[in-house]
Amino acid sequence: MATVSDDRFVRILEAGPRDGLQNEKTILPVAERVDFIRRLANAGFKRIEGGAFVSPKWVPQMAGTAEVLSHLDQSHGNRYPVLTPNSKALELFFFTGSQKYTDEIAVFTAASESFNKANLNCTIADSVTMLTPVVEQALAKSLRVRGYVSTVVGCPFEGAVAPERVRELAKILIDLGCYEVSLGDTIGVGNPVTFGRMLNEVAKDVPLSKLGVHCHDTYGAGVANSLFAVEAGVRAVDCAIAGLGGCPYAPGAKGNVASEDIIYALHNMGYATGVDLDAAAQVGKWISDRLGRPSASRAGPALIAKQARDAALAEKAEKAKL
Ligand SMILES: CC(C)(COP(=O)([O-])OP(=O)([O-])OC[C@H]1O[C@@H](n2cnc3c(N)ncnc32)[C@H](O)[C@@H]1OP(=O)([O-])[O-])[C@@H](O)C(=O)NCCC(=O)NCCSC(=O)C[C@@](C)(O)CC(=O)[O-]
Repeated sequence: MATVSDDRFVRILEAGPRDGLQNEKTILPVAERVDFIRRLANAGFKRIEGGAFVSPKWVPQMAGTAEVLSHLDQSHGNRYPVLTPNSKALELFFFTGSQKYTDEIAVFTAASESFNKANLNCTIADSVTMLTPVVEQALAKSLRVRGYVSTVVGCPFEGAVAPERVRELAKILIDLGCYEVSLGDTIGVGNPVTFGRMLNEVAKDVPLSKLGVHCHDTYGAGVANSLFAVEAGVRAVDCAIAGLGGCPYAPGAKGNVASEDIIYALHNMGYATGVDLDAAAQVGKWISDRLGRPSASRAGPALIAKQARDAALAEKAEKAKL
C-alpha cells in the first residue's frame, strides 16, 4: 500500500454485517455473522458494524447481536459499533455485557418525517428525545457514540429533503456528544451536485472532520458522491462489502456503495484506507456466494478475475522453468 500523509487516510466504516445483512432475505446465524466479521477484520477493516440492538420483530436479521459481539476480537484496535436507537437498546447492551466487546454505539434519526416514522415509529423530534438519554448514558460510561442522519438528500415518501434540515439534525447530534455524524443518502438519489450542496450546508455548523458519508448506490452514484465528499475534506466513508443490503424501511433502496469499489477508487487516487483490497474482494465473493446472490460491486468481481488470471500466468511461468 502506498505511504501517504495522515491527511490522506480515509477511515472506512464497513457496514456489511449490519446495514448489509439487515436487508437480506437470508438470515445468517450468529456463527456465520461472526465468521463474516472476522474475515473482514483479517482483510484490514478496523471499524466494522457489529449489529443492532433493535426489535427482532422489526429486523429479525439482527437478532443475536450481543452473542455476535461476544465472539469478536478487539485486540488489534478493531471497533464494532452497534445501533442502539432507544433506552431499551442501551439497557440490553449493558445487560448482555456487550461493553466488554465493543466501546462504540450508534444512534440514528432522519431528515424526513415519513421515513423516520417508517423506520423508528415516531416523529423526528421524538426520535431526538428518544436518543438523547442514550447518548448521555453511553458517554457517561465512556462509550464512543456515532450519529446517523438518514434521508439527507431524498426521502422515499416525500421526495427532496432540505439541506438546512440535515444541518440542524447533524448539529444536534454533535452538540449531544457524538464524535462523528454519518450523512446517509438512504435511497441513493443524490448526485455530486445535490449531495455537495447538502454537505456544504452541514459544514456551516459541523466541521468536515466530524462528518462521515453513507451513500447507498441505488442509481449508481454512490462512489461519485463518496469521492466528492472525500475530495471536499471528509475522511470517514461508510460502505458495505459486495454492496450488500439497504434499509428495510426505505422501499426500493439498494445497498451501500460497495467497499471494493470505493476503496479501489480511493487507493488509485492516492488515499490510504488500511484495507487489503485483494483480500476484501475475496470476502465479497465469499459472502455473495453464501447469500446466493451476485455481488453488487464492480471492482470486487474484476479483482477476483484478475487474481485468477495472475495465478494462471504464475503457474505457467513456474512450469516453463521446469
Ligand atoms: C425503535 C423501535 C424498537 C420502536 O418500535 P415500537 O414498536 O414503536 O416500539 P415499542 O416501544 O412499542 O416496543 C415494541 C416492542 O419492541 C420491543 N423493543 C423496543 N425497543 C427494542 C430494542 N431496542 N431492542 C429489542 N426490542 C425492543 C419492546 O420491548 C416491545 O416488545 P413487545 O412488548 O412487543 O414484546 C423500532 O422502531 C425499531 O426497532 N426500529 C429499528 C428499525 C431499524 O433497525 N432500521 C434499520 C436501521 S437504520 C438504517 O438502516 C439507516 C442507516 C443508519 O443505515 C443510515 C442510512 O442508510 O440512512
